[in-house]
Amino acid sequence: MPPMAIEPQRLKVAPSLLSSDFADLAGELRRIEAGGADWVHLDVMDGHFVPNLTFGPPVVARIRERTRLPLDTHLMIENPERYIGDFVRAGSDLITVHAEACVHLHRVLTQVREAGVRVGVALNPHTPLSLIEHVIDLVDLVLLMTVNPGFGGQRFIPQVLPKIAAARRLLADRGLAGRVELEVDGGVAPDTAPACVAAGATVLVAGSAVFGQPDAGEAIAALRRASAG
Ligand SMILES: O=C(CO)[C@H](O)[C@H](O)COP(=O)(O)O
Ligand SMILES: [Fe+2]
Repeated sequence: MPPMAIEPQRLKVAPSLLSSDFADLAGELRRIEAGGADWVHLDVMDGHFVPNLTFGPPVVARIRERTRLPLDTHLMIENPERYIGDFVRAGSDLITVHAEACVHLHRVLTQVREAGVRVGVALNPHTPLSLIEHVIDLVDLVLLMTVNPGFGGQRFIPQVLPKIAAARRLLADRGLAGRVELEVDGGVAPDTAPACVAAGATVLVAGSAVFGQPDAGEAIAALRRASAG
């Protein structure tokens, strides 16, 4: 498979499988693929970094067999360096680690890149952007959480909007705007997406706003329509 394209000029929608029917992942993947999803967002939780458990590399490997969409893997786990190789072998195209979960963040980001996949860094809603100021040139994607991570279907936290705008300015100041995606994750729906995009987001993760709707294609289109205005 060719390396995942990073195109911050084009708005992308990444449905999160967290809100899908886990007993019918193949069907859910067909639903979002036919519906025009750009990436598939995979939420990996360990019950330590976040108070919930989801799935690991064996499930990612089965998902890889069922879709050609890029796999955007969001690791909400402590000590992610232990599992990078497993997620790369499972077929992840992009691996995002939380800055809060890495004592040696520079080392982990470098490890992901050297493993041959795209690399992202995530921040919880309260974490200042300054935490990643000195590593931002190492990444392909910055993920700003717009809910406290751990669960789907939570309410969007609007206090993150100025941080999205600040991240956009930081990327521009560093000359990175053309090659680093700015992803928002949590509570993203047609009523909240426009403010995220206006602030500078280029990737919208949406779980319940896509899988909670009968027509996933229409739900994805609604996110794009709302954000285009
Ligand atoms: O990382 C996540 C939670 O920790 C999920 O990606 C996110 O919550 C998506 O679900 P929803 O769109 O329903 O909020
Ligand atoms: Fe996520």
